[in-house]
Amino acid sequence: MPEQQLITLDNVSVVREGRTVLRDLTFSLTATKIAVIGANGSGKSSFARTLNGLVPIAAGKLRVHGMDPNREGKRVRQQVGMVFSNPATQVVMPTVREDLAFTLRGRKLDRDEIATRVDAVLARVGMTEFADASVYLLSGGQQQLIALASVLIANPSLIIADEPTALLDLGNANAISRILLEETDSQVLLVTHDLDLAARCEYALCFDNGRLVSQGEPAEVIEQYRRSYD
Ligand SMILES: Nc1ncnc2c1ncn2[C@@H]1O[C@H](COP(=O)(O)OP(=O)(O)OP(=O)(O)O)[C@@H](O)[C@H]1O
Repeated sequence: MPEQQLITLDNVSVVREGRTVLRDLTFSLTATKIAVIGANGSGKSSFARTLNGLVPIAAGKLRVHGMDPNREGKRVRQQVGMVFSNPATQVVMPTVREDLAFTLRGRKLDRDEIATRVDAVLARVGMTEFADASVYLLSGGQQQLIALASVLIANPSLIIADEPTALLDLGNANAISRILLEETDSQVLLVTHDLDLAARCEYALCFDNGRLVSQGEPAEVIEQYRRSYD
């Protein structure tokens, strides 16, 4: 397995505000499209944020595509893109074009190359006509598409999407899930309560109270999760 799509955890625990929110996680992920499901407060978002170094691990060993998120936060954030359900937190610059170009800062690309990549990613998410619009005047769904575009433009090896379709209408939700699950070569880790969406992944993880309680074929993991509520 190439290191590029390998995530390994060895006895990983995560503590937030003095509380252990993830405990003794030991597993490896190699699938390209991974769903993370489980009850509210079970640790899904904490897990997602741990993978890109936003939340540090308290114990154990974590490697994401060969990197240690605790120590190499900057490098990890260049390789690992995050999409959250609230896109407003991700918008930095006034116009769509500027916001997307900002993502490529520090990559030693000339202006033409940046403009070409911005145009290409806008076409990919169906937002070409909004290139010069103010990001703040877009609808929530349109902002979400731009947030996804700002991740895609950086060509990350891993995309972590935490409820990326939660606020979206059916058309935009379908567009975002199609891009994430069918149209990108990046490894994708999708945190979701949408079990139909989870079923479309190759692999699933289910958390309960900070522990991994099942992993494997999404259909089986989802069935076990449903049964836990019977
Ligand atoms: N910023 C934070 N600081 C401290 N504790 C936090 C923080 N965010 C979450 N927690 C705690 O971590 C635990 C796991 O929360 P987390 O958000 O990871 O769960 P989740 O499975 O993503 O939940 P949900 O489905 O409700 O989004 C919860 O007990 C929560 O109170």
